[in-house]
Amino acid sequence: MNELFPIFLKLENLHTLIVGGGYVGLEKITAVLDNAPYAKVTLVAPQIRDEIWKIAEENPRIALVTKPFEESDFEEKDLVIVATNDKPENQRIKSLARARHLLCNVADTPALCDFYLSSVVRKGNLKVAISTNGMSPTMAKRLKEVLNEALPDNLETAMEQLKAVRDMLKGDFAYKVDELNRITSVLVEPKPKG
Ligand SMILES: C[C@@]1(CC(=O)O)c2cc3[nH]c(cc4nc(cc5[nH]c(cc(n2)[C@H]1CCC(=O)O)[C@@](C)(CC(=O)O)[C@@H]5CCC(=O)O)C(CC(=O)O)=C4CCC(=O)O)c(CCC(=O)O)c3CC(=O)O
Ligand SMILES: NC(=O)C1=CN([C@@H]2O[C@H](COP(=O)(O)OP(=O)(O)OC[C@H]3O[C@@H](n4cnc5c(N)ncnc54)[C@H](O)[C@@H]3O)[C@@H](O)[C@H]2O)C=CC1
Repeated sequence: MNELFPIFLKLENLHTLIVGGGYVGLEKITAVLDNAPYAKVTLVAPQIRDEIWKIAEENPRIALVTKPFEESDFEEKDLVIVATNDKPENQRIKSLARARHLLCNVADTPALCDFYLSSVVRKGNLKVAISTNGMSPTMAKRLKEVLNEALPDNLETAMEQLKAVRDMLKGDFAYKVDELNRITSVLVEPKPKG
């Protein structure tokens, strides 16, 4: 069973530390910025890939620091993603993060992660996050492609209209819930046979 609790973070309000600037560091900073373009990120590593420098050049919220991780890098950070190629060091960084109650992802060791990154389906304001409980990131990636095809493109219009109704509805909470359920019931009604 997948016992992970999904949440959607406003990374522009938080400061994320990424440790490691190789392929995985690039993958993680890309995942962060694709979803949260205004995220504030500091990336620390002795070697940082050119693609990451390029990203940082175009984005003033991204700071790159060319040096090995030090505990002081945790200062004023809310979230940590560890992606060095040094497993014992990843483990040490995770222990230090735990001691500070910082939420930490260790890309190469699911057992050390407080959270996983997910595969993400996006349609305008709609976002669907997929996790396989760490079983198969490739399966998550494929399911994203399947859902992306399956979800209709006009969902955005439907959402905008529902928001307008939601903003317009007067009455108590129970009344609003009933009305919104009634209007959207067509989405879950069984399809007519034939
Ligand atoms: C546990 C987790 C922790 C975390 O990273 O947060 C984790 C761990 C590991 N990933 C590994 C490998 C790969 N990861 C990907 C891709 C993605 N990995 C992502 C998430 C997660 N990966 C978390 C669980 C998510 C869940 O619950 O399902 C995605 C969804 C999100 C993202 O990273 O942004 C993103 C797809 C985004 C998209 O495109 O939609 C690919 C495929 C590819 O790149 O094409 C491969 C190679 C093929 C394969 O192995 O499947 C390895 C082995 C490393 C090695 O062998 O050295 C480990 C470590 C281990 O499992 O031990
Ligand atoms: N979760 C995932 O999606 C995946 C995880 N991995 C694992 O992630 C790890 C990293 O892989 P790559 O990025 O390909 O390696 P890489 O060799 O491209 O990059 C390693 C990075 O770590 C940095 N680094 C090393 N020691 C450091 C320290 N003390 N402080 C800060 N930075 C330090 C290096 O300067 C470099 O930027 C590997 O162990 C790999 O097995 C690999 C593929 C996918």
